[in-house]
Amino acid sequence: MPAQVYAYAESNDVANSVGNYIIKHQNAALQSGETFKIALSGGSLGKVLKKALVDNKDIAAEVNWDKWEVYFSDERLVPLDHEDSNYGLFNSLVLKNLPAHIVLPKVYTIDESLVTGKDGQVQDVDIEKDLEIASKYESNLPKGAKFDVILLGCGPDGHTCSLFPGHKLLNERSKLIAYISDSPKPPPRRITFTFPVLENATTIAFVAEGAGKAPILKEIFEDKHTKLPSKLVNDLTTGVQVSWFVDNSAIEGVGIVPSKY
Ligand SMILES: O=C(O)[C@H](O)[C@@H](O)[C@H](O)[C@H](O)COP(=O)(O)O
Repeated sequence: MPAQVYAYAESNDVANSVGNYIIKHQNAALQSGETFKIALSGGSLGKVLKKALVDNKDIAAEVNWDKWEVYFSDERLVPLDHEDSNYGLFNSLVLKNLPAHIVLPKVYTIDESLVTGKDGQVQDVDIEKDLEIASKYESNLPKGAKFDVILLGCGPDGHTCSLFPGHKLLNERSKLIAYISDSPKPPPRRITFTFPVLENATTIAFVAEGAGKAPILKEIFEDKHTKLPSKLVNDLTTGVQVSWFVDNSAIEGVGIVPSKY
C-alpha cells in the first residue's frame, strides 16, 4: 500500500490534520478495544501535538485521554525531566497543559531509576543497566507489540525512531526494543523500536516540516533503491498504512502528488 502524503501551506493546518488523524484512529481503536495505543517520537513532534491536542479546542474535546496508552518510539537514556527526554518533551508541552479535570493517560516511560540510581544522581554509563532499560521497556509493550498509531519524525539524514542509515539495528529481528550506544545524533545512548514493531502497527504517520526536509524527502520519494530508514518504513509490506503530514516547503521540488486529509 503506497504511503499517502498530506500537505498544507501552514504549520497550524499540518497540526490540525495530524490531530484529526489521531482522533479518527483513536475512535476506531476504542470501538473494537478498551484502550488506544499510541507511540510518539521526539523532536518537533511535541509542538505539533500541543497545537493539535491542546490548543485546538475542537480536537481537544474529542481526545479520550483516560483511554490512551502512550509509549515512545525512541527514548534517550537521560532523566525524565532532562531537556533531551522525549517523555519530558511530551510532558512539558502536552500533559502539563491539560486542564486539571482531565484523567491523564497511562504513559510508559523508561525506568528512570536505572539512569539516575536510587540517590537520584545520574550514574556513570553501565551497559548492563542500559540493556535492562531496553528489556524492561520491551516487557511493557502492548500485547503482540500492536500499536494503533505510531507517530514518527524523519531526520535530515532519513533516520526515524533511533534507527539510523546504515546502522546494524535496521536488521534487528529478535528484539522489539533495542539499545543503541552510538547514536550519531546526540545524546548517544538511547532505546528504540525496531522494525518488527513498526511492521506490526495498524497505522504509522510521519510529520515533517520545513525546507530543510526537502532534500531527504526527495531521496525517500524519488529514489526507489535508497535504503534510508524512513524509506524502509514507506516500503513496509505488512499491511500497515503509512501517511506523511508535511508542509509545502518540506516537499518543494519533490515529485509527489499530495492530498488533503
Ligand atoms: O529522539 C529522536 O531523536 C527523535 O524521535 C527523532 O527520531 C526525530 O523524530 C527526528 O530526528 C526528526 O526530528 P524533527 O522532527 O525535530 O526534525
